[in-house]
Amino acid sequence: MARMYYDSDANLDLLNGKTVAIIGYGSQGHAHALNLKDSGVNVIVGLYEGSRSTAKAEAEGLTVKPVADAVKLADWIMILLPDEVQRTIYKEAIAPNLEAGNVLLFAHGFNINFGQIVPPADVDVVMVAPKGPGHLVRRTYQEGQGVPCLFAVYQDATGQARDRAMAYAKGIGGTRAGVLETTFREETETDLFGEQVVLCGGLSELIKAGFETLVNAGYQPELAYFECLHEVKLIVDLVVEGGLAKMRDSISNTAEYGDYTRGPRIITDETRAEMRKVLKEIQTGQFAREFVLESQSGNAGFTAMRRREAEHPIEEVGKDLRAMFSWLKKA
Ligand SMILES: NC(=O)C1=CN([C@@H]2O[C@H](COP(=O)(O)OP(=O)(O)OC[C@H]3O[C@@H](n4cnc5c(N)ncnc54)[C@H](O)[C@@H]3O)[C@@H](O)[C@H]2O)C=CC1
Ligand SMILES: CC(=O)[C@](C)(O)C(=O)O
Ligand SMILES: [Mg+2]
Ligand SMILES: [Mg+2]
Repeated sequence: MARMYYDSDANLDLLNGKTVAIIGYGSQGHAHALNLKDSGVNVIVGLYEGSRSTAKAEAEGLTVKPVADAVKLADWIMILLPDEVQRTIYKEAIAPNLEAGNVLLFAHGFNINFGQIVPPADVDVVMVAPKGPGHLVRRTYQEGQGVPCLFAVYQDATGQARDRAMAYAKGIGGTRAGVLETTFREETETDLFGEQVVLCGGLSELIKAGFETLVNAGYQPELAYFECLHEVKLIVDLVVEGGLAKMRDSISNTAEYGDYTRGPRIITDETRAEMRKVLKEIQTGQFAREFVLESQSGNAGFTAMRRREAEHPIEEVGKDLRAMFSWLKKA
């Protein structure tokens, strides 16, 4: 059983007197910056001139600087930019301003693992990767909890890289929940696989396919939304709390029997073969190459896919229904 590390294993004092620059203020960036600030760490935010996030960060009492200036002022630099733009901004604004002994941090190993960023030998290079969306990294921290994280050391120039990674994980609340040591390669490949096959890609298609099947068969779209989307969280909460066993203990015998007998007809041997193919595309760099080239060519396909998905009927139905749910917690 792999060892988990907690608050008592990490030393936040390693951040005493240090300045941490959070580059990017999006899903993860805002959470890391605010959590570190609330943990007593001196934080500055690095954003590009004219960024819409500047006002948001300043409204939270954070100091915002142009990326290059933030890097110059900082001892620890956490890159929380979109993966597809990190390489360019690193070359233009981060690399020229790094100093020996700095700590360069990532929340996903993509750019190091696929050689898009090659750091100098005199800085520590580590990863602290929350296993959850940024908005929940912030919300759980404010509730006195945290999101489990992975941490990894790619380069230990100072002999303190591992301790520094754990100190950062403590600063964002990760060691409250527990952190697990890994490598940049293992985090990259498993994170890409998880988000493509289970958490985002697979789940989105499953929800849409179920919704479409019911609606096309003439059932009310609102009912299909409740059955195939809204209730997913209620079921998954039980799975997260106590595994598949707890969920199966809580649902009816009818549902449990249907689970065992019809589930394998939905996720078939062909599905498993496709999962292995997707993993191979990640391991060979084929996915990374496709994603980087898509970005470099202006995201035409990505933009079109975003637009078509936003136009899916389930989004319209859901928007109207959620507007009536005063009780629904919004991130
Ligand atoms: N979204 C999530 O919950 C998770 C994200 N990660 C990783 O965290 C990193 C950041 O991802 P997100 O927070 O999702 O990104 P995001 O897309 O939510 O935010 C990125 C932020 O960077 C800034 N930005 C965007 N384009 C820029 C540009 N061209 N130049 C300068 N600044 C720019 C903006 O402030 C933007 O809000 C990535 O490496 C991602 O893989 C890791 C775990 C979970
Ligand atoms: C939220 C998270 O962990 C993801 C799905 O890996 C991501 O947003 O990249
Ligand atoms: Mg992830
Ligand atoms: Mg990810």
